[in-house]
Amino acid sequence: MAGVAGRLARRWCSGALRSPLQVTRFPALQLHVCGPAMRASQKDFENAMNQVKLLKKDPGNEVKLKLYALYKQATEGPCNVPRPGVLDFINKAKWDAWHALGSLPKETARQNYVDLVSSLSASSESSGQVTPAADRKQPGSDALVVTSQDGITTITLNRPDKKNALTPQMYHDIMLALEAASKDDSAITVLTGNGDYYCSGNDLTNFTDIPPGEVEERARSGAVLLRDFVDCFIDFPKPLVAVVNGPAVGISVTLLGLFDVVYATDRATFHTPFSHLGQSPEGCSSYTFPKMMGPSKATEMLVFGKKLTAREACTQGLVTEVFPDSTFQKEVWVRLKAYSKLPPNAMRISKQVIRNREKEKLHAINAEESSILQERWLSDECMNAIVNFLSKKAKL
Ligand SMILES: CCCCCC/C=C/C(=O)SCCNC(=O)CCNC(=O)[C@H](O)C(C)(C)COP(=O)(O)OP(=O)(O)OC[C@H]1O[C@@H](n2cnc3c(N)ncnc32)[C@H](O)[C@@H]1OP(=O)(O)O
Repeated sequence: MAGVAGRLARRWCSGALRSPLQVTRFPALQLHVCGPAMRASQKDFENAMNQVKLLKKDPGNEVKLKLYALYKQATEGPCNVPRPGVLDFINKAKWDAWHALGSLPKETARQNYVDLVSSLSASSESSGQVTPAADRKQPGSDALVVTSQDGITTITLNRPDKKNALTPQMYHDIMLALEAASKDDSAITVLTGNGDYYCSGNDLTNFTDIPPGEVEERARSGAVLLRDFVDCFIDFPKPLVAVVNGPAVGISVTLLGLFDVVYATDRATFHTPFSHLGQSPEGCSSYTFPKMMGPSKATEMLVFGKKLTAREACTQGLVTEVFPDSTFQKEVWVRLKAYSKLPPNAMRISKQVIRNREKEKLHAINAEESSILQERWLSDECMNAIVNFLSKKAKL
């Protein structure tokens, strides 16, 4: 993992990243939700702001006003703007809530904000309620949200309106999030999705807007990105758990072979339509899938694009356990919280004993798959499939 930052820097120098902003805009990493006795840092505060976006329950107007007031006090200090007019009900209520905080110091407001979000997150998680994605995603929020609580760092794909399709920015951000998680004090790392999908795979619009003459270079830099991305999963040192909250497509399925545990809702499906897209397997699936399910079942999935139900995927060894959708979140998080209390070093070492002897082989397979895919991206079969997807999208 130590090389991720270096690899990112190299790619930036080589122009594969569009701008330095893509790295610096990276959202919250290492959210430490502080207990009441601790002093919240600016980072804790920013992370709490991110966590508010993932609350599963609407906290109600009173709490929202409190959050607003604490936010304003923490960022701007005491309220000294004129009170809105009597008919401006909403802004007047907000002003009242802020003004009521009087001369509360900025640091205390920041701490109170973090504590309030922490208590909301705990009660929202234990309720097990799942709110529709549209209610949870807020305008302007980032496509990846990272939180850390109860010894678990959770990386959430947060682009529910696009079924959590992965953009280049998200590949980079996931790499950075994994690198941070590998060093933080959490015991377990989780990847999950917000909304009704786990992930619809590579964002197919990544293939658009390529200026003439740059197609080959884009395929080359795409293959470098893919290779680096998958390498991070191969090298990840702690128990890595996929909480598959809905259907999974493409690279989000193939990567599951590199996770240590995969929990899925019974609503999830697993689909790798590579041939349909004129593409070929990645994420080391050309090795992990036949090893897991035998070459014939792997061929049905990876070559013929057979879509598996969660139960079928469990029978094939791709999924560890399937849960009823109605209790999925609750059951999985209770279980993960219990596991996260186990001695972290023992878990880390045991994972490495299980995984390390295959690492070199997996890196070689990843390199080979990435370079084959680089060629595939330039093929007519692939171009036609992308045009097909985009024309359906454009209702052509
Ligand atoms: C560094 C590069 C690494 C590349 C690695 C190689 C990776 C390969 C793969 O991952 S291959 C798999 C690619 N994914 C797909 O082929 C899935 C394409 N999407 C779909 O088939 C469908 O959208 C669906 C089955 C996922 C969901 O169908 P439905 O429930 O009917 O919803 P919509 O189609 O209306 O989707 C809503 C909205 O999301 C957009 N969207 C969904 N998936 C993708 C995607 N993969 N790429 C781009 N956009 C996607 C969809 O277009 C809709 O957008 P709109 O509302 O029309 O703007």
